[in-house]
Amino acid sequence: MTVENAIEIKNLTKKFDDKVAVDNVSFEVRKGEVFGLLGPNGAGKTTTLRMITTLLNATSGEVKIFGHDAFKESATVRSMFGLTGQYASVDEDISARENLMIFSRLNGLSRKEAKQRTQDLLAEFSLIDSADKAISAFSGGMRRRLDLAVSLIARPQLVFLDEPTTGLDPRTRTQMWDTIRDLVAKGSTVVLTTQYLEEADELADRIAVIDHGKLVSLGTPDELKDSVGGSSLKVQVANDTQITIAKEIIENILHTDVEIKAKNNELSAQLENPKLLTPIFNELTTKQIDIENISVQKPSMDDVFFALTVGKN
Ligand SMILES: Nc1ncnc2c1ncn2[C@@H]1O[C@H](COP(=O)(O)OP(=O)(O)OP(=O)(O)O)[C@@H](O)[C@H]1O
Repeated sequence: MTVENAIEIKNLTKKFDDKVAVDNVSFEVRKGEVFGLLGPNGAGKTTTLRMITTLLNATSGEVKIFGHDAFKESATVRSMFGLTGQYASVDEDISARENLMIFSRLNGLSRKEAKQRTQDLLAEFSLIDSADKAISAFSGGMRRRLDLAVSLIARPQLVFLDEPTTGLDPRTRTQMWDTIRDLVAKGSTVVLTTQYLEEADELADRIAVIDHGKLVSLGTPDELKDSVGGSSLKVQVANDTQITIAKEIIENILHTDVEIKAKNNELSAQLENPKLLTPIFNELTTKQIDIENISVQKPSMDDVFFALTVGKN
C-alpha cells in the first residue's frame, strides 16, 4: 500500500479542563506540499501542532504520520519529522558548528558522519562564515537558519515550522522563504504556522484556517480568496464633477451599488462577472469620462482572514 498523505488527522480534540482549545479538527497534508495553519492568536494552531508532533496528548481523535499512528507509535513517528523551535535552551556560548555536532551525535551519527553532516548543513544554510562564532553573536535570521539546519540533521521527509519568520526583517524573511521553497523542491513536506497572511499566501500550497479551535476553511490561497467573494472594481476619475455620472454608468451595467470614496475621487463596486469590465470601460469612454485609473482586484488574504475568523479569541 502506498501512502499518499504525509499526515492524516481525524476528529482531533484537545480540552484544557473546560476550555476546548482544539475542537474536532480533521484534515490531510499531502506529500510534498507546503501546508499552512493560519488563525488569530489563541485559535489553536500551536496546540494542534503540538499534538501532531507528539509533544502533547490529545483528548480524542487520531493522527497518522506517513500511515503510522502518532499516539500508539510515537517513537517511530518522531523519527520521521523535524521540528523547529525546540532548541532554545542550547548553550549560547557554543558555536553553530559545535551545536550541529552535538545534535548530530544525539541523532546517532558517528563522529565522522556528524562532522560531514555538520559541514554540509553549514554550507546549505549559508552559515560557513559564522560557523565558529558563539551563537550569542547570531542575528535572528542566523538563529532561525541554524534551528532549521538542526531539525534537518536526520534528513526528515516532513518538517514542522512553528512561526518560522516571526520577528525577522523583510529581507531575512524573504531569504527564509527561499530556504523553505528549496526544502520542498528537494521533496520535503512542510507544515508551517504563521501569523503573516502574506507568508501563507506566498508559501503555502494549501491553507487551513483555524478559529476558536475549529477548522473554518481549507483550500489553496486562490480558493480561499474566491470563497469570500468576487473581485472588486476600482475606478478613479480625474475630475470630481464627473463622479456622479461615472457612478450611474457603473451601477447601470453592474446592477449593484457603487461606493464613492471622497479621497482620490475613487468609485468601487463588487465585480462578480469580469466580462462586464469592457462595457463599463467603453461606456465611460463614450461619455468622455476622464479616467485616471481603473483596476480589478481579487480579494486579498487579509479579506479572507477577516471574513473567516471572528475577531479576538
Ligand atoms: N497548557 C494550557 N493550559 C490551558 N489552556 C491552554 C494551554 N495551552 C493553550 N491553551 C489555550 O488554548 C487556546 C489555543 O492556544 P494555542 O496556543 O494553540 O493558540 P495559537 O493559535 O497557537 O495562538 P498564537 O498565535 O497566539 O500562538 C488558547 O485559548 C490558549 O489560552
